[in-house]
Parts: sequence; C-alpha cells; structure tokens
Amino acid sequence: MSKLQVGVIGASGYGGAELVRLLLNHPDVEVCAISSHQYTGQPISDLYPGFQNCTDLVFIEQDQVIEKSDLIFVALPSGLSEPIAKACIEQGKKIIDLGADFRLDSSEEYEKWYGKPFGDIELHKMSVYGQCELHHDQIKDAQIIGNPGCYPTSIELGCYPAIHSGWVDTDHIILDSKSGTTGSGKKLTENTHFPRTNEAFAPYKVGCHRHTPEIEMMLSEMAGQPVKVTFVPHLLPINRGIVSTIYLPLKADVDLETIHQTYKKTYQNDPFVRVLDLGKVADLKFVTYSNYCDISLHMDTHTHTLIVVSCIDNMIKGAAGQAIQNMNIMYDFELMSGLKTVAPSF
Ligand SMILES: NC(=O)C1=CN([C@@H]2O[C@H](COP(=O)(O)OP(=O)(O)OC[C@H]3O[C@@H](n4cnc5c(N)ncnc54)[C@H](OP(=O)(O)O)[C@@H]3O)[C@@H](O)[C@H]2O)C=CC1
Ligand SMILES: CC(=O)N[C@@H](CCC(=O)OP(=O)(O)O)C(=O)O
Repeated sequence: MSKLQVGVIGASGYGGAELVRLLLNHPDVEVCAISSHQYTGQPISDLYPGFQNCTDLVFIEQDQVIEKSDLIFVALPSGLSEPIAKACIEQGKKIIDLGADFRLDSSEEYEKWYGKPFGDIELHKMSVYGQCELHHDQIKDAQIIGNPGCYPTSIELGCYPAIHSGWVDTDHIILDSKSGTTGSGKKLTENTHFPRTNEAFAPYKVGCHRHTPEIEMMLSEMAGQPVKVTFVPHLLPINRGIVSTIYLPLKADVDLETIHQTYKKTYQNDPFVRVLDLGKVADLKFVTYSNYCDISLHMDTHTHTLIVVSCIDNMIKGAAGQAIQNMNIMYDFELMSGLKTVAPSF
C-alpha cells in the first residue's frame, strides 16, 4: 500500500523539526516536503545536523509543500494558518495546525487574545479541536485540526474525569504550570537566553496568558457550564517538559480512592495517558521524549481539594506527538504508530 504523503510547513522551527524527526520513523507515511521561511533551498541537515544520513529533505516554498502533500502539518507562529488551510481545503487536502488559529470556537475570544477576528468563518466551522483523548470521534472525520496548546493539553487531561463527574467547585480552579524553554520556540528573546534562564525560575504572564481561553473553552465543555480559571505559567530552566499542578476544590463528598478509580476507568483505552498508582507523584523525567501524559492524584483533606499533577513533554504530547496522534486517528492508522518511544530513565 502506498504511504500517505505528508508535508511540514515551518519545519525549521522547533515544533516542525520535531514533527519531521518523529515522522521519519512512522511506518505509514512519507515526509515528501518541508518548508522554512529563511532557509529555503537548504537541507534540513544543514540547520539541524542530527538529520545527516537520516534524510535528504530540503526546505522548499510552502505552496509547493501543499501541492505535493496529502496531509499538511503547519508549525508557524499563530495568525498565519488561515490562508494555508483555505488552500489545503480547495485542493482537497487535510491540515493539522500546531498553532492557535483553529483552537478557539469564538471569534470574539480569538480577537481578544490574538488581536484579530476569524477571517473565514466557514473554515472555523469545519475545524475540530484536536484533543485526542477527548475529541476522538470528531477528529476521525475532520479536515482541519487545531492541535491543542501545550499547557492546555496537560491541564485538560488532568481535569477531565473530576470535572466531568460533577465533583468540582468550578468557580475556584487554580492551575499552576511550569514549562521548559523549548515552549517559546527557537527565536531568541531577552528572557530565554541561557544566562537569563539558567539557574532562574519565575512565573510569567501571571493571570493573563493566552492559553486561558482555550483552557476555559474545554473545561466549560467538560462541566456543561461556563468555567473561569486562574492560570499561572512559569518558565523552568530546562529544555523540555511541562508540569501542571491543578487545584480542584471538591464540592462533593468523594474520596480519593473513588476519584482514582474513575480516572483509571476514564483513560483505560487511552494508552498515552497513564494514571499513576495512589502514593506516586508524576515526574517529568518519565515523560520527556515521549507522547505520554502522566497523571498523579492527591487529596488535601484539610481543604477538601483534589490536587492533580499532570506531566507531558511540551514538544511531543504538547505539540508534534499529539499532531501525529491526530493524524493516526484521522487516517485510521494504529494509534501509537510513530509514537512508541519510551522516556529515557536517566
Ligand atoms: N514549542 C512548543 O512547545 C509548542 C509550539 N506550538 C505552536 O507551534 C507553532 C510553531 O512553534 P515553534 O516551532 O515553537 O516556533 P519556532 O519559532 O521554533 O518556529 C517557527 C517556524 O515558523 C517559521 N516562521 C516564522 N515567521 C514566519 C513568517 N512570517 N512566515 C512564514 N514562516 C514563518 C519559522 O521559519 P524560519 O525558521 O525559517 O524563520 C519556523 O519554521 C506555533 O504556533 C506555536 O505556538 C504549540 C505547542 C507547543
Ligand atoms: C515556555 C513558553 O514560552 N511557552 C509558550 C507557550 C507554548 C506554545 O507554543 O503555545 P502556543 O502554541 O499557544 O503558541 C508561551 O508561554 O508563550
């Protein structure tokens, strides 16, 4: 059987290069074309020498990537994907966008956080929020996927069983997340230079990060009513990974054992979500370089608050890996194809 021809637009960036790295090991696809903004004409192995002897792919123009591919992954800064999606749909191709352009349902919310409204409402009506574990059925038939953000992925998976069960006082949810520096992409910034981030640790965009509306959209869907959250991200002086510590005040008289059983049951058919045994604490170490999300559950009996720790690799489950998982669902490939890596233990 011929392999699915896939292209990556923005393959010179961290998310795009991570996609190429993982897709080269996927048994059902061939990476046929990649693009970059500044490196057109150069081999990807010039920019990232790890690709030497692994692929001869050369960056070409993004329009050519669309022409050559059946499925196009887009890994560009937010705000650039609508015209690409339009071209893909007109040419009968599917698209998975790693940026934020197709994540939100509401044009007003998108404008509030990203500075402009939706340009083509019809494209947004066609798109599906690609949270693989929670939107599996919609993803199967989608032509446009808005791949979730990295922080929202860890938070939504950590919250779903408790909120969906109706146990949580959804007026007082606190989300405390920490991310490695690859989360900010490869472009140099004042705050992500090595001497600035190394041996440092601080929150940023306190209470005003653009992932807030995405998280609220999904938590509202889970609760069946509008949910607002307090979300504070922090920058960790490491390359990869997100730890989200989630504080869910409980309104119901439910014990930790029951909550744990519900989490286990909810994710029993989702191999990438691992609900740890009670007493264990989720740790970045055991998810980095993998597509797993590890979740541990804890009860603060003093305040009757469920504390959920949810860990992912931001580049994989939070970006490229989830995008591939979306592709696997859309094309009925084996769910774990291309994503079977185990996290290194040391
Ligand atoms: N890093 C992460 O952990 C995550 C990232 N994402 C999202 O994925 C997308 C890509 O992020 P990431 O890979 O980190 O970003 P990078 O900054 O590492 O890469 C950005 C890519 O976009 C290209 N690009 C930049 N500006 C333009 C432009 N004006 N026109 C065309 N191409 C352009 C760059 O090309 P060139 O190199 O040639 O300049 C590069 O290929 C973003 O939307 C991001 O929000 C989502 C989840 C997690
Ligand atoms: C550590 C870090 O800087 N993380 C990024 C979020 C990661 C990301 O790429 O989010 P989007 O896909 O929504 O842009 C940030 O806070 O802007």
